[in-house]
Amino acid sequence: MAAPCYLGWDFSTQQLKVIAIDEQLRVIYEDNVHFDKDLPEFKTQGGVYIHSDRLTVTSPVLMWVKALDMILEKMRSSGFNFSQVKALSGAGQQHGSVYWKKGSIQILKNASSELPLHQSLKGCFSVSNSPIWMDSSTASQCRALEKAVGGAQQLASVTGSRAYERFTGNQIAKIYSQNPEVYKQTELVPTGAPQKRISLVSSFAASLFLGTYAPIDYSDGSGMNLLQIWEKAWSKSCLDACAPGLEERLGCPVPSHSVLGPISPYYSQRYGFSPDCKIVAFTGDNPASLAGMRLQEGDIAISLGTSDTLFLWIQEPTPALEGHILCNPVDSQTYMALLCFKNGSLMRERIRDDCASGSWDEFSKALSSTVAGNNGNLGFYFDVMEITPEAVGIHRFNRDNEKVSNFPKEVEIRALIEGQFMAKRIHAEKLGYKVLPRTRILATGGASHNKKILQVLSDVFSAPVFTIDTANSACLGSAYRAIHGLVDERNVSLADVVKLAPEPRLAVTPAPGAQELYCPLLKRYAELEQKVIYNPVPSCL
Ligand SMILES: O=C(CO)[C@@H](O)[C@H](O)CF
Repeated sequence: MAAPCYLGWDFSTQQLKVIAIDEQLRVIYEDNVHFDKDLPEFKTQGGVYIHSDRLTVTSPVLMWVKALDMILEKMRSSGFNFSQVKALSGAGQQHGSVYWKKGSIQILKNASSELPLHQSLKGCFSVSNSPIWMDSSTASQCRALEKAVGGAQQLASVTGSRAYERFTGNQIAKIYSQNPEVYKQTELVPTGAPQKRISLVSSFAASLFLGTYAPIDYSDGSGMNLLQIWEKAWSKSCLDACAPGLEERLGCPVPSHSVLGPISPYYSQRYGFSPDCKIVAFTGDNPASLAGMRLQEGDIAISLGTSDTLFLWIQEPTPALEGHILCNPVDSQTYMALLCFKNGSLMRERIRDDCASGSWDEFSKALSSTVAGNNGNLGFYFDVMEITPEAVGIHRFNRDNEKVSNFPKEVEIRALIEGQFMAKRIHAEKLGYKVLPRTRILATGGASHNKKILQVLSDVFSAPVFTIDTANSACLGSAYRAIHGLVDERNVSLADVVKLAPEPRLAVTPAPGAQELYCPLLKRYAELEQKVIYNPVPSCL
């Protein structure tokens, strides 16, 4: 009898990842499909299409479906025994939205196990290129939403965030205003169950496994500017401000640990999954990472991925005009605070290519060859419109705060990394977070494998940095949540579920004198940031 196991999925920006863990929480399988490399027919860059306006950013939804077909085939060819999977859950990049066309629910339910899923679903999406979190094209919808509900702070107080361009409500409002016929392709069938559904990437992915529309969970739903995070119900005023008939298209939100039902027969017939395999609600990648990193009160988690995100577990949040408060995915009585920095790994890769001949070893050598503090040189690196703060472009300043047009290559590399981490500390402290003597920084994501980068992180925060075994914390957290979903009805907390999991490992500690060195630099960085913030000249001038 094969030992039971649990799967965790992550439908992220650049790739689809999967992890399998056994009952002792040991990782027994990991795999991924990289969109650009493994699905070149979609011609994405970094998994996305950046449109000519430099603000609109989308991803082809069928690429995500085909990636699932591909990874399941890879698992099957490697001899993975699907019948041992007791439950699965997953994560998706936050804020992205998927628009199911009228009649899709039947096609999803009755997909033939003789065909890969992407062939059956190819006509199911009324929007073939889904808007995703990197999009910044909905500024007018954001202003309209804030106006409709009483202002930015009021919206933040209700939904956890002021209006953000990438947030799903504003994206839906844009589709409704620009393509009303696409939006209105819904008609209520006599049963009242709407034919059309708008999913998040997370609930879309859950739907693929469930064989019917999966609900949005409270935690990822907190990233839409539509959910009342205190009552955990849609805000009628927000829904109405975005598009008509939105509530029946979204369905009812559910607690993140909900067991949604058994896996669709498609997977039992095609891959040999047990018909008893349970699907636990999917959530956003960052909430799933919080679960995967087993965050505790007082820790700061930093996910160094396509976007860099900083998040922490918080009991009594105070939503503000910066950052986000989300329902906590592992404890629906508490919350998580999140700061997103859009210019993350793609920015680091671009500087690596320009200044280190595309080599991480050369990049790391440059960090080692330059002094902490970079002799007072500071940089702001935003190839795409940044979220935190709202700024774009590359801005370099020398020790006398004079703008300079370039740095030597190794100085550029250090200025990038120090700048990225100083921004994180400054904005975390603005959210009210205090770096205390017991503060632990838990790092995950691709760059968390690079100790030279982690050393800068530790020095800037003047705190020890820990890492977990795998950089795929969203996958791992999803596998943990699959177990949690099964035992939750017995009131077992996630902490109890994962107590066997390997503890985060100490990776680096701050260099002596780091606090004294970076305090004045952090002050300068905050002041210079005010100079680079995006102040569009009013078009009337
Ligand atoms: O927008 C973000 C969080 O608000 C990003 O971290 C996405 O979740 C990355 F997929």
